[in-house]
Amino acid sequence: MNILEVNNLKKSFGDKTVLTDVSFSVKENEIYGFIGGNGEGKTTTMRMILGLLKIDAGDVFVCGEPVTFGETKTNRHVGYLPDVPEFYPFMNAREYLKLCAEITNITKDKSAARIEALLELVGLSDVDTKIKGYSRGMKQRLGVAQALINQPKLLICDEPTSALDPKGRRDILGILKSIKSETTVIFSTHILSDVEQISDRVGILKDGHIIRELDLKTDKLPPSGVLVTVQESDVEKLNTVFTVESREGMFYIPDIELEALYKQLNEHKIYPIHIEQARPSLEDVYLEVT
Ligand SMILES: Nc1ncnc2c1ncn2[C@@H]1O[C@H](COP(=O)(O)OP(=O)(O)OP(=O)(O)O)[C@@H](O)[C@H]1O
Repeated sequence: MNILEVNNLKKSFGDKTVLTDVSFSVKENEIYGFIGGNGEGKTTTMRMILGLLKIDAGDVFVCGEPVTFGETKTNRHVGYLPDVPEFYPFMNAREYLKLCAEITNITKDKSAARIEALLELVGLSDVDTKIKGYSRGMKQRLGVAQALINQPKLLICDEPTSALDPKGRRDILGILKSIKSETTVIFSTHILSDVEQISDRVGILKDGHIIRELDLKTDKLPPSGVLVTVQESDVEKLNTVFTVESREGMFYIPDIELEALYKQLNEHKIYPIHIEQARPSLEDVYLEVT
């Protein structure tokens, strides 16, 4: 089942066209990485999914229900972590989540257990200090807890890791991955290694539309060239016969099929120790298509 469907979205601000034709869908329990450079329209798209921004043309469905601008009915299925989450700095995490639970109309008997489970999930159970003293990473983790308070079917995160150090990024990615069995996640970013770590699928937004979608679980990125290790005495010969570059402690030979490689190695009496098919990184694909 598709938890999110975005069909042919168009959006302009005055005479500036941002989205020309954005379409994609996200299946239940998927993590979808929404990639795009600065100003490509990731936040704009997310705000339209939330019904916070008027759609010029196209439509959005969340859990099969149409999203209407100005109506927040479909947001009962959605949790949202904005790029810069704002909190009441004089509260502690527990107090803040209690307030969020009240606003979301979660009954008191249910909210206490939910809040404790969320604090545990984001590693803030033992923190009683006020939010004003929190690090960026702690605020972002509290932001995830806040977004999950209503047990959403869909969690939308706008650049959740961009402002964080490596540990903070790892924490957030770990949390998003751990909730996958209960919540479908879409997160925008331009940090491609983050996307690669946790996403099932990715969509690359460029020039107002999704220029490429990749299924990172099933369609492994297409092979491109091979990685070879040879005896020290064969290195010079390898360099003469092929155009090679060093990569990951091996020799990378681009644009060659395994069969052709074996044939040429044999012809030149080069004895490989190890051969493997090289695959481009998501960054390679991104740079190629953009
Ligand atoms: N309310 C608005 N009025 C006018 N222009 C806007 C408005 N909101 C966004 N834009 C413009 O739309 C374009 C896309 O902005 P958006 O914030 O959606 O991009 P983004 O992909 O999220 O970028 P970033 O990675 O920098 O956050 C930008 O050029 C931005 O200036």
